[in-house]
Amino acid sequence: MAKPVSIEVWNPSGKYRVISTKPMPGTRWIRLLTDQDCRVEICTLKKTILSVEDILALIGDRCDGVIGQLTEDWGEVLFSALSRAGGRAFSNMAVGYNNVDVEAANKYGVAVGNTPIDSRGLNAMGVKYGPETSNIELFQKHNAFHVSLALCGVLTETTAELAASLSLAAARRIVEADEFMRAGLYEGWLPHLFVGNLLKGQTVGVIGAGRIGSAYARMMVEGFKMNLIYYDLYQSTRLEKFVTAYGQFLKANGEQPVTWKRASTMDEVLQEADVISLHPILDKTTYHLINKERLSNMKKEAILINCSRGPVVDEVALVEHLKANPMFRVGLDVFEARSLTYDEPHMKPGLADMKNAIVVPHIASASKWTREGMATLAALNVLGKIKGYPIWSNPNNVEPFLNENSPPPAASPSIVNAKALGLTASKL
Ligand SMILES: NC(=O)c1ccc[n+]([C@@H]2O[C@H](COP(=O)([O-])OP(=O)(O)OC[C@H]3O[C@@H](n4cnc5c(N)ncnc54)[C@H](O)[C@@H]3O)[C@@H](O)[C@H]2O)c1
Ligand SMILES: O=C(O)[C@H](O)CO
Repeated sequence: MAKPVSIEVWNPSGKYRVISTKPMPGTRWIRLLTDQDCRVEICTLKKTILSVEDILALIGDRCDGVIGQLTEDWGEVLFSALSRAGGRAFSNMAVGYNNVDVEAANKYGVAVGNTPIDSRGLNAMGVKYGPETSNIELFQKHNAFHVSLALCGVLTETTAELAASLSLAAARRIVEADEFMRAGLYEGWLPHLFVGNLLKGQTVGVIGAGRIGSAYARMMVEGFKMNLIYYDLYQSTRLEKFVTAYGQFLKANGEQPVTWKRASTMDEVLQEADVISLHPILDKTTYHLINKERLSNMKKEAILINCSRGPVVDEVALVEHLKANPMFRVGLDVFEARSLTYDEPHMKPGLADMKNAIVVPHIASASKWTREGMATLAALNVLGKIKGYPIWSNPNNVEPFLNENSPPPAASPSIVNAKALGLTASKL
């Protein structure tokens, strides 16, 4: 057993010892584990970011699985310790897993789970949707509002909504105006007071049009009638069809249609877009994707949003750019780290003083439903490996795991190294 660090124990006589390095939202995840003979130990240490040593103490001599957080450095040291303690299951409570050395996990035979949550809503609305169904068909069968809802997921939509909130807040200078009001500086309406940018008819640029980038693009296109330009290594046919169909819908209603363009270079997006939102994964190829030179390619009054990972932007260069271009605005949910792992809460010097920057503490996925769903998926990833269940065949459709009224499928929802470990896919 682990050294007596500060822990809360559920089902003390459970056969499998599962650790959660943090208390997580909701109780369903605990119930799902204890119902399956797990003893759940939750670390309650009053320390925001646990060190490798803290986690080693938690793992102790015997541990079957760990649910960890994106703030932790899961590498060689922790995976070897988990393996020595008999554990073969780990899950991040996050969709991003740049804090995890997957090679090291492979070496010790540890499954690594993450929490991609998508495709909720279609089935609930009775809309039949599959890869063979185009968005145009969906538009024809259902109105735009339904389709837009249907295509968004739990973590995906929550994160995209925060990116959209930051875009609006930056465009309309909401944080500055709020501070002005609270400081008692408002003396009466003035023609020039906090004049910002109108989004309608402008161009939104998305870099990384995966799950979240596409959901954000749809919100901005549909919500504010913006034209879209995107850059991704892969074509996002579904997104393109959505914008085409929405454009047709607007035209049929006598409105200016929206347009889309897939850029062949990232610089094309930077030069053309009025609002640019970053949604790639963080890896060596996306580190400092936005640097001094690229910032200088953007419009002087552009808005840059980052809800992906801090190091995608060179934050030092960003501060310089914000100082030199007062009409350029940013909305940041994430901040740069010293490495590819994790180093928030630090901000680079000068950023906090910039009026043209909106900064929030990594809250993009912070809706109750999403966070409880993430906890459930992380717990089920670990449980599935412990019980020898197969891997869910479609990690982008994990809705059956989230339905509180029925038992979850006997599978791990999303194991990122399933192939490397030779784990079999579920036939469910
Ligand atoms: N701020 C938050 O709280 C929060 C919440 C959820 C996810 N995230 C971050 O968002 C990231 C994206 O999540 P997702 O679910 O949309 O992932 P995803 O895998 O669906 O999408 C990522 C996209 O980025 C593209 N991409 C990769 N390298 C690129 C490059 N060099 N240039 C352009 N595009 C590139 C990929 O092709 C893919 O389409 C996660 O990895 C995570 O780091 C942050
Ligand atoms: O990767 C993730 O899931 C986020 O950064 C936290 O929700």
